[in-house]
Amino acid sequence: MKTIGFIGLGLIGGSIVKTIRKYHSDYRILAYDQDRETLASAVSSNMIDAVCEEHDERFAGCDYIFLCAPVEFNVQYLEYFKDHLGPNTILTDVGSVKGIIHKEVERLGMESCFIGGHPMAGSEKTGFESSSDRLLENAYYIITPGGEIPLDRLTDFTELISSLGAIPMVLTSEEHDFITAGVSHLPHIIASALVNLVSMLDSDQEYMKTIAAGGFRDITRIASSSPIMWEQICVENNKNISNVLDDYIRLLIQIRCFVDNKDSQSLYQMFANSRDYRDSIDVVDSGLLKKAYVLYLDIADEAGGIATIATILALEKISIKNIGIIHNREFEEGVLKIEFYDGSSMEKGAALLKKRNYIVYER
Ligand SMILES: NC(=O)C1=CN([C@@H]2O[C@H](COP(=O)(O)OP(=O)(O)OC[C@H]3O[C@@H](n4cnc5c(N)ncnc54)[C@H](O)[C@@H]3O)[C@@H](O)[C@H]2O)C=CC1
Ligand SMILES: O=C(O)C(=O)Cc1ccc(O)cc1
Repeated sequence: MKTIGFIGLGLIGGSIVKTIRKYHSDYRILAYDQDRETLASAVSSNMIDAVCEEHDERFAGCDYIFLCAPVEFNVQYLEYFKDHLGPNTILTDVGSVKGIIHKEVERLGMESCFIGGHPMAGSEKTGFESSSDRLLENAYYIITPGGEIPLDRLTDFTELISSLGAIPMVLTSEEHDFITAGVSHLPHIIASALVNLVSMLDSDQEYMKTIAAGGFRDITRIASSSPIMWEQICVENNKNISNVLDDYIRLLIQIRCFVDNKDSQSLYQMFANSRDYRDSIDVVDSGLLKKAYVLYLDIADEAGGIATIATILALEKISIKNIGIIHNREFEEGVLKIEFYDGSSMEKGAALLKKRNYIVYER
């Protein structure tokens, strides 16, 4: 039996708590969040065993403490925990930037009790109510150990992460911050800039907003993410982000030249290269861009249609992750999009629906 403490019970803290409850129902979970309603909802759903204060002696009795607030607030907690950890407590965090917290860990001489962490899973949603015991499933969980962490403590922590269904990957904090600047931080900036550009260019009638098609929606979903979280990430990883933005801006200028010059060959090559690389990412089941198990179905857009399909699948115990009508007419007919949790559920679902004469598209 272990005791695990949490500071911050939002999307990520809440998801880790729920996953621990699922796989280690005997573990004791203590938590503090600055939002009292969040704590109340974690207690009422029986996800935590005790509510702590911000500075609470009970944290010293924990085997692990997870810092799950926005990055700069996590860093601020180190000062308190420096003198309030038990001899065997390991402090860890889930922040999207690792350099800054490791620098503070070194300054405070906490390298023997700190292991940095970052689950490469999440979404644009925030808060405990959006958290899920499936978020970590098959996601890479980057681990950045402090320089003086004993090997057996690192092994124990890695095993805890694996036991939650995630895939541990050990990196240095420098490697982490360089990599995530490119594959996570820059994409969020691009999404935000694109949405703001369209908002700026759109007319009073908002035609652009109204007809924005699947492509725009796909690449801008993450523009709905938490502003405070992303403001802090950009500030704390500013050098890596600035470098990758430079590369990106150079690329955009080059693309503008291709367009100005009607350089068909270069434009074709650009789209062909990106298609090939993007397609190669999706075949990796547990990459950062998790494979989505999605079917599309022609149905009349009318009352009862969705319920019938949900019932057909439920009777065969096939769980649906997400279901909804696509209204943007990217498809010809009324199209229902159904997302499943895994490949085998998707295949079973497709077979079942085809047997019932539904027209099923697998893309
Ligand atoms: N959102 C995502 O997809 C991912 C986020 N992360 C990292 O996880 C951390 C948390 O992010 P989310 O869970 O997404 O955010 P969230 O906004 O869903 O949750 C943050 C929680 O921390 C609480 N909080 C804020 N300041 C606090 C403070 N000073 N003391 C105690 N509690 C405080 C809030 O009340 C909230 O419940 C961040 O460091 C972020 O970089 C890591 C991976 C993915
Ligand atoms: O929603 C998405 O696709 C994300 O990219 C989620 C995400 C946000 C922040 C991270 O540090 C890691 C993952």
